[in-house]
Amino acid sequence: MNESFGIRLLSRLDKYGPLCVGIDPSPALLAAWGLDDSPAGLERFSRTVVDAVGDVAAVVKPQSAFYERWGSRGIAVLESVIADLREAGTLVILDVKRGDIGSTMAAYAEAYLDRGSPLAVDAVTLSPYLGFGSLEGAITSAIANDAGVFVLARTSNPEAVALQTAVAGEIFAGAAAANAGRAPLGPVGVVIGANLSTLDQPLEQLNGPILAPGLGAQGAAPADLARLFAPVRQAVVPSVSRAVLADPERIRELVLRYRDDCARHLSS
Ligand SMILES: O=C(O)c1cc(=O)[nH]c(=O)n1[C@@H]1O[C@H](COP(=O)(O)O)[C@@H](O)[C@H]1O
Repeated sequence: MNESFGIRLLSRLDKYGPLCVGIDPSPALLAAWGLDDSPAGLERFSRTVVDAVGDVAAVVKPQSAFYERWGSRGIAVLESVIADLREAGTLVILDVKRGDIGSTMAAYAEAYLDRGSPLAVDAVTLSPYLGFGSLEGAITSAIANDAGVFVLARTSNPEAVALQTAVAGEIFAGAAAANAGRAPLGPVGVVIGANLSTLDQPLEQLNGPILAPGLGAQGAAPADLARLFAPVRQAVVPSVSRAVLADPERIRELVLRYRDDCARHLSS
């Protein structure tokens, strides 16, 4: 039997430290690197990040939108980036933020979670705004494939506050129910911005991982991790993109610095 996503994630975090590095090849970053805004530029950018962090980051998170901009040629680059990351041995979270009615959700699950798919990854980000229950097929598929999902719960962007505080209780309860009894950690994670000023949801019952974007460009610092997530610190996956991607020569150095700072704040 293969190891569950929870086991694989905890073992990577233990071995490499708590950091997820985003690959976000935006037009602005391509230009800053002197690369063309083209599939070839995307590929060069992505390969550079994989080479710089593949052996020091527990998790890597390509942002699908920047590949989708280029249609089938961009998706082909994304496929090859996923293959490179798998070869490097990192866990891959694909940031696609999908969410739909059950029958359509099943097709998304097949695309991203089914082991045989060319876009198969260790976990995807999902949007729960068609109801937490609409994600059931993806959660079942994640379990069957020893993969995981990260459900948007309290995102890092300021526009989200009113809507998400109204429904966060349902999302946290749904994730906790799906993870109940699964040791050492269930497959249903939540996304919570590391830059939130407060978090009024109890995390102790979650029994799942927390993806925490917002470091650097969106204002969060590693110290915020301890402030928000102290009771479940071993399950936190802080995520950073732009703050480590500005200069291709400095990616590894900055990733190591963020990783070690996050580890320090999450261990004390
Ligand atoms: O799901 C995500 O990763 C995500 C959730 C969230 O609440 N906020 C957020 O910024 N993200 C993603 O995380 C990345 C953040 O990038 P930086 O702000 O450059 O570190 C982007 O790819 C966002 O789409």
